[in-house]
Amino acid sequence: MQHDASDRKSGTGRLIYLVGPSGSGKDSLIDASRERLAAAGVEIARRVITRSAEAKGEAAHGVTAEQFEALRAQGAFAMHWRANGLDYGIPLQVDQWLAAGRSVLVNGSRAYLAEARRRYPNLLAVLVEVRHEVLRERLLARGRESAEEIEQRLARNARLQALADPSLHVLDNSTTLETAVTALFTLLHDEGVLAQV
Ligand SMILES: Nc1ncnc2c1ncn2[C@@H]1O[C@H](COP(=O)(O)OP(=O)(O)OP(=O)(O)O)[C@@H](O)[C@H]1O
Ligand SMILES: O=P(O)(O)OC[C@H]1O[C@H](OP(=O)(O)O)[C@H](O)[C@@H]1O
Repeated sequence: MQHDASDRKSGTGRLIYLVGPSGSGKDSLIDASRERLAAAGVEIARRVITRSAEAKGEAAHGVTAEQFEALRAQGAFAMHWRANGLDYGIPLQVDQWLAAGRSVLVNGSRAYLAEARRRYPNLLAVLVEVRHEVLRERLLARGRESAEEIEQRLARNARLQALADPSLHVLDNSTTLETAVTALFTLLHDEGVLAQV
């Protein structure tokens, strides 16, 4: 790992690996927490996704399948996975932030959690949960996917729920976003991620 000469901090930052069903509100929670996270020195990884940049609902970097494969082959990703018919990559910059002692929040995949933990044994795994009936309503209201794609996402959720990892810290987002934001910051504080602020 290359260290920038200007890095003043030593030690490793904490990877905050945020997961949850599609539509549970991960992007909304990240957006609503963005300023406070920045003020606390927590970086947010920008995902690379083989989804059109015009797609509603996320500040991700949209690339073609060919561009994604070229980036992967160059070693541009710290982590990558495939889900819901799409490829997702987390830029290598995450490792530089962690090495510089900065904590980093990543919008992750539940199916990739075991591999992420293998690479980052100290990660803080956070699960955003929403009551089942609320989840379907929110996916439909968001309107990013077709009805068929939404049913596939709900079916994937039912399958992955059965594999729930006991080490996940659960945040409920069935009520207001403010409630979930408060729960996230309470958790980050309790885990010592925000200890210096
Ligand atoms: N607490 C909330 N109350 C009402 N609506 C919410 C709440 N949280 C999120 N939403 C809405 O639910 C929809 C899904 O949220 P969002 O896109 O953030 O989910 P996500 O977990 O990032 O999904 P994906 O993994 O598919 O990108 C959005 O339309 C969002 O505005
Ligand atoms: O179902 P699991 O494995 O948790 O996650 C699969 C992927 O799908 C969702 O992304 P989006 O809905 O395409 O934005 C998640 O953010 C994750 O990256």
